[in-house]
Amino acid sequence: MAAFARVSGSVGLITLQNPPVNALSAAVRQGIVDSVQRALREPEVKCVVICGQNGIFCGGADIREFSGPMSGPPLIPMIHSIEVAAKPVVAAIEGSALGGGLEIALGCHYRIAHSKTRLGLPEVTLGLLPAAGGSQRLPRLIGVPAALDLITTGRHVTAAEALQLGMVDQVTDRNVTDVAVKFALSVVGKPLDARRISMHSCPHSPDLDELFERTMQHVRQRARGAIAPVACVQAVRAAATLPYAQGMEKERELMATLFTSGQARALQYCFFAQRAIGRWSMPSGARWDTSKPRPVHKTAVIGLGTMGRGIAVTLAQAGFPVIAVENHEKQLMAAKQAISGMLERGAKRRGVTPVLNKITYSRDIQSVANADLVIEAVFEDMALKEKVFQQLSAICKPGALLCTNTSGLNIDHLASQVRNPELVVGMHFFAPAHVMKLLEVVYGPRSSSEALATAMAVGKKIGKVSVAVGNCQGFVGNRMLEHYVEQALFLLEEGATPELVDQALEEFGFAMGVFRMSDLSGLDIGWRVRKGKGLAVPDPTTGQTARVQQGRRYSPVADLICEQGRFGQKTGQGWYQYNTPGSRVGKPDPWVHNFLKDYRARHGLVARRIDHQEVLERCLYSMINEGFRILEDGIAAGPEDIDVIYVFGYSWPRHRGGPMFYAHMVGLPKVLERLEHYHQAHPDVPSLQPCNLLRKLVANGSPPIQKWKEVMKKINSRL
Ligand SMILES: CCCCCCCCCCCCCC(=O)CC(=O)SCCNC(=O)CCNC(=O)[C@H](O)C(C)(C)COP(=O)(O)OP(=O)(O)OC[C@H]1O[C@@H](n2cnc3c(N)ncnc32)[C@H](O)[C@@H]1OP(=O)(O)O
Ligand SMILES: NC(=O)C1=CN([C@@H]2O[C@H](COP(=O)(O)OP(=O)(O)OC[C@H]3O[C@@H](n4cnc5c(N)ncnc54)[C@H](O)[C@@H]3O)[C@@H](O)[C@H]2O)C=CC1
Repeated sequence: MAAFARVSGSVGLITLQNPPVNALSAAVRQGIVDSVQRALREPEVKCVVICGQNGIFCGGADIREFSGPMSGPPLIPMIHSIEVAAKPVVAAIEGSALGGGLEIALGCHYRIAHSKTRLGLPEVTLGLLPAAGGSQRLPRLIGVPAALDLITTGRHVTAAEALQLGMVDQVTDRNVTDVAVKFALSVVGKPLDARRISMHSCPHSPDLDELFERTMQHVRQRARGAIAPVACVQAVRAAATLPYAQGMEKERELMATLFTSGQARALQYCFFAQRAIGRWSMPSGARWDTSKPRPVHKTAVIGLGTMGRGIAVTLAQAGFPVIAVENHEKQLMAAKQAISGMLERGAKRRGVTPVLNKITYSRDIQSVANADLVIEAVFEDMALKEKVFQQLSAICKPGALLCTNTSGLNIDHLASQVRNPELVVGMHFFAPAHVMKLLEVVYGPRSSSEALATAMAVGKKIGKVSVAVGNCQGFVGNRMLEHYVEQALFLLEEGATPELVDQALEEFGFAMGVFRMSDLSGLDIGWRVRKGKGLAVPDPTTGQTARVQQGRRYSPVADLICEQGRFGQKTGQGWYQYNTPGSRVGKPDPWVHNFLKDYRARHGLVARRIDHQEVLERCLYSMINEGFRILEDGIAAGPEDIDVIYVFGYSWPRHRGGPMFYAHMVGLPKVLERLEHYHQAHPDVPSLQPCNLLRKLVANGSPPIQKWKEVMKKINSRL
């Protein structure tokens, strides 16, 4: 709702009240409409101030309302009635003014912001555009180039930047409502036409056509198939080229297409999924709201290679003192230099001072004795990690959390090496660790809820999107990825080329297809892992790596490529060829095509035509099938956890919501039918065999994704 009060004699104060972010629910909109009418009606009221309760102006439209029938007064006429009011209306903005919240402020005649406020039109991140006049008013207020930037990216600006852009009239450190009330009284009686943004035309900008063309090209490239950024450019173009009323008509038309789109549903699902993962639970019943994290003041990182360096930087940037241990002298020197560089570049980007003194370097593991949390990032070698954990157990103070960044080793086994196994968890960062947002926090059967709560709290503090997952081979992300990669290799055997597979995946929305991505990460990493698993070894009788390993189909194609020393970009050759080692631009490689031809001939395989649809179905549905197995095994608590992992750790296109949401959009019966079809064609590929949970969900009428957990509970309780 919105409350109305008369303050300072003649100021009508309208306060938005809808915790936690004063979202514009139907009740709030009704409250504003009623309050504005009252303010205009009452002769004692000479001016109006609109503010929000509890330190936040307004987080925008109530996103939860978008999935049902809309009721209550619409925003556009409500904002119009504010703008045409004959009494001055001042927005007193603090906390956040986002989306519809900022659009209300743009309808006011004046805007005063607290210095800590953030403002923005983030609708594009929800698959929408600012359709309550925002796309038409903002360019008129701050000019087309700046408005295009804000509307197509959805980025939030600080009050200082907003002032510089002309979005607000004044910034204050004092109580913003008090300042706005005083200000409102000072402008009573002054003419208002010049303050009504819809009556302006856009400020002149040279070369507008060129700007729109360039921006359109840029958003198309960046958006990878997302429709909202394109619609945002079109809406701003309408603001720049049409009178306000026609621009509003265009805004409405574009919004009508976006509002009901699958992409908007996917992006809004992601918004809530990202928040839902914070409400973790463990199979023991322990939960986020009943488990208390331990205090963490000092941290330590062991092993300053690729990952350890990024982890140390992330911890230091979040304000934690870090003891960084590396036992190899040369590596230590290199790490010091690399870490300083990362900290300096990061600080420059953010306009702050680099926190070089937060990190203390050492070659001696004994120096971590006082740390509250230690993250081990030494080589992926169980014997070495066992030793490190035994040392940590002896050295660290009681209660210290011992974490491993292993990407695949058994966390329970590592826990068995220490005195307090309940204090061991995995903190699985993604490379580069100071850039990638995802953190899988892995608990084992012996991890305490306190340990998980602590790692999750630290994850949050260092700005990571942290997802709690159970312990299994590959955890969630890599366990699913294995099936995606496996199908891609099988497709090569059956007639595809790396470029065909990559093109299908890139058109779907991945920034890079599976083969381009492998070339970037280095093919040798996977090769080492496969060898470690006893795969990728030649059959002693034929000398060739067998196409059936451990009782199932296996493709040795990637191993054979590695045997040629082709490790991807770093060697200048992999699935693609590069002009020089380290170059990033890969071209199709005739050598790879000939190699695949020979390989097929050697194994009596006949190449067939493979289309994009098959690539997507085989690669994505096999991975989704594994996602259902992960849910079935209780490794992830819900589909949101899996989807957040994929969006933040594996560049799954956000406008497709994540693999499990995608399955829900495609329809579970279709996913099941296609998996059955492919499994019939490839009975030696177990990952194509539909898993029980998928079958059961379909048998239960394929409920929407929001209901899967309920159905899973029902199914489990019947067992
Ligand atoms: C048939 C065709 C018809 C076509 C025409 C249709 C016409 C429809 C016209 C509609 C025009 C509407 C235009 C419009 O107004 C568009 C919008 O405003 S869209 C919303 C834009 N706003 C945002 O994107 C802001 C989202 N929120 C945030 O960024 C952050 O929450 C915020 C910075 C505000 C605060 O951050 P923080 O303190 O970290 O809190 P949390 O993020 O954890 O949030 C706390 C809690 O609140 C929930 N929440 C936040 N914002 C909203 C919201 N806008 N609506 C609903 N709920 C919101 C959030 O989910 C958390 O709750 P959980 O339970 O934990 O999920
Ligand atoms: N590289 C990647 O993309 C990812 C790696 N991981 C995991 O992170 C861990 C580290 O991987 P990378 O950083 O890639 O390895 P790396 O080989 O780049 O670095 C390991 C570092 O540990 C040091 N080290 C070895 N034994 C030590 C000891 N006893 N004390 C102190 N330092 C010691 C080495 O000298 C080396 O500098 C591995 O478990 C890996 O599986 C996890 C996610 C992604």
